[in-house]
Order: sequence, then structure tokens, then C-alpha cells
Amino acid sequence: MTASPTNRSGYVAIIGRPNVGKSTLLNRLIGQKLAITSHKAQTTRHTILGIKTREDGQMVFVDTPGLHQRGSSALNRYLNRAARSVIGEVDLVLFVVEAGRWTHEDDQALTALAVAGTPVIAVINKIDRLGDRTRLLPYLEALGARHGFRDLVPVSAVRGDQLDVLESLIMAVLPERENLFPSDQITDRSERFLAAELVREQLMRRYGDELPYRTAVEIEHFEDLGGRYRIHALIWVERPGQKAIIIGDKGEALKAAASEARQQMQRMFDCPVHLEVWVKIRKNWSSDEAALASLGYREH
Ligand SMILES: Nc1nc2c(ncn2[C@@H]2O[C@H](COP(=O)(O)OP(=O)(O)OP(=O)(O)O)[C@@H](O)[C@H]2O)c(=O)[nH]1
Repeated sequence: MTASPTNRSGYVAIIGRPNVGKSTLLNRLIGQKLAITSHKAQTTRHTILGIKTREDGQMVFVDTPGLHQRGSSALNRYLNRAARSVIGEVDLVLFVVEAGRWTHEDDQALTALAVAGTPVIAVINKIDRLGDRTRLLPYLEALGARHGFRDLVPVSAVRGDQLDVLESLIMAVLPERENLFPSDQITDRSERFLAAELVREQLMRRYGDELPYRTAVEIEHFEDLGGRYRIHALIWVERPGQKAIIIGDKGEALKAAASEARQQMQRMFDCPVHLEVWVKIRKNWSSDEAALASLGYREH
């Protein structure tokens, strides 16, 4: 009698300071866009599960907001809590850093990880940016000396380099057990949630350095009209001046953002989308715990 092949499955947290490429890595590993990305730090506000099923098992990735110390508003406190709470609850942590760079924030994130005692694989991302490849070896040596990592894997999330190697190393660490989710499920989030995230992505990408952090997106209406979706989104801001900036001269700025978000939704949902976006004012939403909860920023 031949033994049946081993099935492995487990939760894998993706942890690292803001902007190292965690969301890009998740999207690439899943093979579909789930998490929004931008060049601004702290784009990720919510924890998203991304599920990848293979013949030999299942990896359930947990994309967390970056671990960071800055800021003391309720939103920042929420982001920190969300990242810290998952570390002790997963089977493996991917600690993502940027090739050639080590900052105080990387150090803080690693210190927080080490306390939990969960196995950690170091993922050295953005190797495509490293002009001189000979710099990689001393970087890996220095990183390896900082923690007892299971493995150190240089990758490029943008190009997809070395991700097959990373996947094999992840699978080897996961416990032997049945799959945690049905094999055709790729996320725990609703299409409604993903739609809000796509509008927020445009805000992050298009507007100044501060403004996007003072906004929130709510999907007021989401309707499946049989093969096409009708979606109404609200962008919450704190002041009239912010509203004027988002709408722009003759409404041009908002029109462009909504048009791009709509195209992204069509790609994600694979059907025509009719999208309407309004901007409304709600004072101090980002420092008000009750307002945060009503906009979906609560732990789950
Ligand atoms: N050159 C290069 N850029 C990358 C790579 N991976 C991610 N980036 C870029 O780095 C920036 C940040 O990527 P994200 O995936 O949003 O980073 P994050 O760690 O999720 O950021 P937070 O949401 O702030 O925690 C984006 O502009 C990405 O395009 C990579 O492998 N190579």
C-alpha cells in the first residue's frame, strides 16, 4: 500500500515596516490583486487573508498593516494592534525587508516578532533595485546574525523572481493537516470590501502626502444587476478644504480617480461596473474610535 501524499496547510503572516512591499508580495503569491498598493507608507489599513491552494496543501496569507511606532491617533493605534495580535496566532511569519536597507523600524518589527517565538522566514524584497549584486551577500550575513531565521530568501515581488523557491520553503514549515479553506476560495473579504479598497487605492496614489490619511471610504450601495455591478462609494473627509481638493477643478480630479477605480473593479470582478463616488464631510473621523468602528476599522 502506498502512503497518501502529505497535505500541509497553515496561516502565514506577512510582516514588515511600511512600504517594503508586503501587499505586492501577497498579490503576486496569490496570482491576483487582493491588497491595494501605493508608494506611500501605511497604505494597508486592514488585515486581509489571501488563500493559495496547491496540490500539496494550502497557504493562508495574512497581510497586516505595517508594524510601526509613529503617530498616536486612534487609526495608528488600530494599525499597531492589528499587526501585533496576528504574530502569535500564525504558523509562520514572513519578515519582509528591502534589499540593502536596514532601518530602525525594521529593527523594531523584528524585535516584536522575536518575542512571539513563531518560526520566521526572512524575505529580502526588491532585489531588482540592487544595482550591485555583490552587496547582497554581506547584507544576508548581517541579517542572518540578527535572528534565528528558518531561511533567508532574496526575491523581487514586482518581477516574481524567486517566489517559487519561497513557496516551497513556506510549505515545508507548515503543519501537516487538511486544508483550512475550500480550494476555490482566495480571500475572506467580500467584493464590497475589495471595492472600497480600490477607491482608497486611488486616493493614496493621486492626492498629496497627507490628505489620503485623513480620508475613509464606505460602500453605501453594492448591487449585482445580473452580470454587472452598480456601486455607490462615499469618501469621508474631515474638512471642506479636503473635499474641494478631492473633487478638483470642475470635478476633474474625482472623475479621473473614479474612472480608474471602476476599471480596476471591472478587472477584479470580471464584469461591467457602474460606479458613483461622492465626497462627504465628517469631522475628526480618524481620531474618533466610534467613527472608526462604523467605517469598518475594528478588529476581527
Ligand atoms: N522595485 C521594486 N519595487 C517594489 C517591489 N515590491 C514592491 N515594490 C514597490 O514598493 C512600494 C510599496 O509596496 P507595497 O506592496 O504597497 O508595500 P507594503 O509593505 O504593503 O506597504 P504598507 O501598506 O505601507 O505596509 C510600491 O510602490 C511597490 O510597487 C519589488 O520587488 N521591486
